[in-house]
Amino acid sequence: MSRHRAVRNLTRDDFDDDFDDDYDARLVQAMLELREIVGDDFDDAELEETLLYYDYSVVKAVRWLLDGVDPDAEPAPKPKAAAPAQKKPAAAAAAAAAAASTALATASPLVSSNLARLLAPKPATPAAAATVPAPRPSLTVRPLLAGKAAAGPAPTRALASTPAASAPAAGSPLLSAGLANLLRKPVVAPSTAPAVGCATLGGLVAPKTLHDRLGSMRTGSPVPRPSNSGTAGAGLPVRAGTPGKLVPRASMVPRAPVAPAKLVAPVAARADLAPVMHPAAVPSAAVATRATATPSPFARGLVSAVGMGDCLAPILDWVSQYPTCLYPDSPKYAPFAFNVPSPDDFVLAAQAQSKNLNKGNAPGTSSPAKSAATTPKKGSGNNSKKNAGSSSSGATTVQAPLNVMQELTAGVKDMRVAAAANSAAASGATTPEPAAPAVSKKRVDIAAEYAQRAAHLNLVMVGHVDAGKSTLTGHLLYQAGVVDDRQMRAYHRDAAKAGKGSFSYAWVMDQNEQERARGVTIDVGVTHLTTPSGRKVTFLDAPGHRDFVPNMIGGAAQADVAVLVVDATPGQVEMGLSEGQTREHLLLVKSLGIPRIVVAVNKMDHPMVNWSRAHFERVRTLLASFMAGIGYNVESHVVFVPTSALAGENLTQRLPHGHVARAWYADQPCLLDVLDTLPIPTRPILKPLRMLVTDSTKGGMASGSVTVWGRIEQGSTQIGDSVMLMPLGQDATVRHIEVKDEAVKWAAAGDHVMVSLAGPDPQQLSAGLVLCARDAPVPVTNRVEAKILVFEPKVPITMGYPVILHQGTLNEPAKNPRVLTKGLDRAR
Ligand SMILES: Nc1nc2c(ncn2[C@@H]2O[C@H](COP(=O)(O)OP(=O)(O)OP(=O)(O)O)[C@@H](O)[C@H]2O)c(=O)[nH]1
Repeated sequence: MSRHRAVRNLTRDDFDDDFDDDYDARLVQAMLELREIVGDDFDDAELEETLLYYDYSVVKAVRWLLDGVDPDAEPAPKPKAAAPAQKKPAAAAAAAAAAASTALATASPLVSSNLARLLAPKPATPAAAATVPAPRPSLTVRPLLAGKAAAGPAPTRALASTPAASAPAAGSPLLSAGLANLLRKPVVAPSTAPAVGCATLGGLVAPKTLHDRLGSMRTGSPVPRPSNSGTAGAGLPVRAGTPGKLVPRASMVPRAPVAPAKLVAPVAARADLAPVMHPAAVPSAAVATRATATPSPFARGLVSAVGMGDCLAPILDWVSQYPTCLYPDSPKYAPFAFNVPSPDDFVLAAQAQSKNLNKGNAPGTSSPAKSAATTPKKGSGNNSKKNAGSSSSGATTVQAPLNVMQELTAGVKDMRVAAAANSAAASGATTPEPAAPAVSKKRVDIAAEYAQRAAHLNLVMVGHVDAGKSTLTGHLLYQAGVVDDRQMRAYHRDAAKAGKGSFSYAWVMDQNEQERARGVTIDVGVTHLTTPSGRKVTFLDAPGHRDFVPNMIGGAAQADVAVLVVDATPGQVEMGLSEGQTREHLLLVKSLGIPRIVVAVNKMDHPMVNWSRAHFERVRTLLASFMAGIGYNVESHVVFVPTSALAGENLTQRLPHGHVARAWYADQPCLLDVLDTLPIPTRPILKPLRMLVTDSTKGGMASGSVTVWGRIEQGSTQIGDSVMLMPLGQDATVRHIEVKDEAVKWAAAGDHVMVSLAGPDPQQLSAGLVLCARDAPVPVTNRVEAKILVFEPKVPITMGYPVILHQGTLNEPAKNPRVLTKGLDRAR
């Protein structure tokens, strides 16, 4: 069996086993040892791949890399049989290995005492020499970003043969970015890194996720994205994932290489997020002043009066030390009323007259990305590398005493950032909804147009791994006509060929090869459909595996409603609530402020369930109890729907006459009926623009521009707007906007958008930035005081404990955390 097959034939069980806690520690240790031995002649990806293939055996990896001998295929040593002509290279390699092992044994404290002995080269044999294979660039696991046609060649063909697959081997392989980072830093053993929920992650701890192992860090990919025009877009991010960046389309532009520092040392590289931007515009005396801001929507969700006292969710709020955002004090940032032509208008008009440039670039003209309109987009959340090791599997306790939670949350809702004179910059967060501004003739009256627009709902699919989220979403899209018969036949055919026939509907959402090969969602997939009543629904298919919780958070952070998919087969919901991601996802969506949940009680077709009402009621009772305990009003804000994602029952059509479940579920709503009647949240479209950037790339629809993806949290934007990227403080002008793959003139709160900007430095773009109105930029800070709830503490949180702060689409390692008060024990 070739190595290639060995990679591709990993089964689901194999995959899950890979996620044991020792994985990274063993791999990192082996990488260190191997690097010492082989020097710099091999890149990290090759070392990692070789180690994985040889089950972390440094000895075997050395044999393969230095001797060119596959130790597994190597016959017993027969020194005599070696022919002179073949001995030479093998002997040279053996000598090199021996020298290396000797040097290593004496020089490296990392190498075990037995290693030098183990590394003693085996005698060269003709057979060994003959097995020296050619260089194996094609064996490098393809990065998740490399797009592939959704209905394109099956993974079995593409992995080794496509240019995208081989590209990482030639350049700086994403595969090993996390490991490269680790090898350059002191390593904290994963065993010392507790899983502490969504807000406290081991920032300096060895990466744990498959995402990292597979090098799927999106930001900073050195691999240009292939165009997918004409095909469905694989590997296209939302945010995805995320958490959850919503995946931009790969078809847009080639992805710009990002400064190596971002790949190697994400913590250091984020120095660009220092709190004060535009030094020239910032009077130094004012830096010490404080801005005023009420909690963001995210924080309000965490500390809302309703339910927070009952909620197990993490509690997060900003309270102090906001260096003021000073822009409103500067004449440079005086708000422009747009009652006269703006400087941009003059420039555009002049360009149009002199060069007639506007002709081809008018909004609404075809974009190279249009072809992917019906294809889900993938995204990994924010910069998944930084999220490594962040999972937090649930504890066995389901409920917490309410009085303890109330105590924990007491006073949080009253917290405010300290008042200060210079608080205009915070107006976006503190001022009431302003009246709609006067609209100049040339500008779109967004408030008026928004009122005419179809309702739009963002859904995130959450739940324990394998509950059927992707299958349900994929089958729903197929039945709704978003995926056509031809595409679906291709999915069935390719999935069957790969031995993954039961995942064919999941393949509609799980577009990249790693996801398909392993039957696990990694990045957040995004797609859209229009319901029978005409409302637009965006689906964010989040991963269920505990290693990808950060991506799930990214997706959930952008959703209005969560669809919780649970497996109705006996024991599954109990497991998901005790130690699985059903529990964790519910806690997270509650803490993210998602007010409504639709529960799809799935796999009702399973022989052990057979559409039995008793099973459905058992699941409903268990979940209702848990959700009530964390603060959901189950009666008014939770709906339960029995489904079979695999059979496609009760998804878009109600159960037909003669169905076995009609005895107890006759003429009741199917899933699409429920989605079609959910209340649409009110969007703050008149507030200053706040768009959370989930992904970015150099290039765009206008020359010299950059492109950013994300969701508009509040406010609106239109072509020609003057905006600012915070906390960089970089000015930009909106050149092009797309919503759901369509070029539009404007976009507003709730929209997942792609925006081309003129002005910003592409090298400084990253997930986590906030695109703001230039005249009302978001305030920034470098200090946060928060209350946190630790789901499953394994070691005490002390001074210096490495944490990652998830704020919107930002995942930022935090330095020097200080524990001010303790209440965690009591909270348990
Ligand atoms: N019998 C039955 N099997 C189902 C149903 N829905 C999903 N499955 C199977 O469950 C397995 C996992 O399905 P997925 O859709 O990948 O599950 P998921 O929740 O998206 O998994 P992750 O995204 O990795 O968390 C596949 O083998 C599906 O065929 C269902 O309604 N009935």
